[in-house]
Amino acid sequence: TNGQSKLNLPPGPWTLPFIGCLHHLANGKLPQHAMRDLARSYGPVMLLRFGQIDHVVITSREGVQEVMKTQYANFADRPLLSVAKVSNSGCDIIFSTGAYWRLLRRICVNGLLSLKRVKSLSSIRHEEIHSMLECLSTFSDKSPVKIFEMVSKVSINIVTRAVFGGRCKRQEVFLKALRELVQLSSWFCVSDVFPSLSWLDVKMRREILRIYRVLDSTTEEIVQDHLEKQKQRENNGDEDVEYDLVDVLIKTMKDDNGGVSIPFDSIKSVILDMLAGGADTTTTIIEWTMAELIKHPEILAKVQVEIRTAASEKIDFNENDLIKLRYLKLVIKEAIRLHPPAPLLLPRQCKDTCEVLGYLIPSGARVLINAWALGRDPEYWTDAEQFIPERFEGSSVDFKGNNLEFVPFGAGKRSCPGMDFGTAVVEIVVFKLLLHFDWKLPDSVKPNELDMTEEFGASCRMKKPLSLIPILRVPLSDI
Ligand code: HEM
Repeated sequence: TNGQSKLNLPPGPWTLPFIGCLHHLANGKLPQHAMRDLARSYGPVMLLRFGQIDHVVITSREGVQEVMKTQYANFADRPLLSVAKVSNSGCDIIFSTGAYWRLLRRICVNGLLSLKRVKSLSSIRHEEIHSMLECLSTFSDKSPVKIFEMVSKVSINIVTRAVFGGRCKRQEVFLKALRELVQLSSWFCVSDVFPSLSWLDVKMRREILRIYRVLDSTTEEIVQDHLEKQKQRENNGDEDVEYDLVDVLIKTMKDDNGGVSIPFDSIKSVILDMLAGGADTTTTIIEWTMAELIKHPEILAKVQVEIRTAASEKIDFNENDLIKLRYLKLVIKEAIRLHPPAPLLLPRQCKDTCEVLGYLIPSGARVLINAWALGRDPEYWTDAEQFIPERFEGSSVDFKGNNLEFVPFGAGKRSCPGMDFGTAVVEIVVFKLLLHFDWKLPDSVKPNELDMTEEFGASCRMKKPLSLIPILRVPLSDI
């Protein structure tokens, strides 16, 4: 429109021919740190040109409001990154759009991710966590345990059991490939910022294809397996029971869905979405929570008193009673504020040229929300860098998408549909770890020296994996 043509593009750092301002990120800093520092100079709506693509970086509540709420529809799409192009043509939830996306997302919410479904999965969580605790007790007072590695098995098993009823074959190989795929889906893949040079990226594409083949053979087997079992049930005249998400998806595939069809391959992609979106994110939050607690012994002591008192007062303390553990919830909230597992969320894309806070946002620009920086912005938080769970006492500020300075799961209609699923796992795992065990650092490390450096990548875990010695305090059979 005429009004728009008078607007300026958002400010941003100087660019070099060809690479744009990629050099501003090539300084050894993590992208979320470098972008926070740049935003201090250029403001909360900032334009960074990487290669040939405009990236708009948002670092304010008002900016998030525009992108995720007010102008939601114009920013609902995601850029089709190389990973999606090579692997599944965007037929999953994360990368798809429009009526197809809405349908797929609704199926997954109803079939797996809604609060009601999440509650119904409590026995799966209980079993998986129990085997972890048993394993942990064999290490009691002996050797350190890598928290991420140990919890990761639990998170993955919970997701795989809920999504397709079991563990996958060749689990190790499959998970390694999945992690590689997530890593490659960061937005700085060459062909993603230099589309006209995608020949440069042949090697990368070959790599993605190799990884995808590994993943595809496993998911193909899973879906075929389900189809066969359903056929058997039909032949036996058994009722058409839905056991897990894949069963639900297959059933929906056969239905008429108001003209929207779900191709067979999309079921495989949804399996990958659930694992890629749901497993390491959850584990990452748990690892950071434990690290912050170890670093702050007085907070650890306080939360353990709450947990052990509550558990000793009720014989069959279960997930429904977690609601009473107010301080535990504050601790987890505070850990998520400082350590959002996806610091820049997942990228969105601007459909039509529009205005955001007085600036012109060009059609096709990719939009990154620096959730990590928002969670540590002194404008919104007092003692922003400090771990103080009490800050949330008596406050309604939460990460569910209503407080736009605190958006680890995104906000609005395209926010994370797995929030309830993920937080249910985080809460019960942290609860059990702290109830049954005391924790100490290996001899050479002091709590205040714990290395809290973040790892580079799409999912931001601890660079130096947290390693702790468990000491069994409350025997497993006592609960
Ligand atoms: C517990 C930690 C988790 C965090 C921090 C997290 C974070 C996010 C974020 C930031 C987004 C992008 C939101 C946006 O663009 O506004 C997202 C999307 C998504 N997440 Fe999660 N997530 C978590 C757990 C899960 C779980 C447990 C699942 C599934 C089992 C899941 C599945 C998804 C899917 C499918 C999307 C894409 C949604 C869409 O594009 O419509 N996430 N998540």
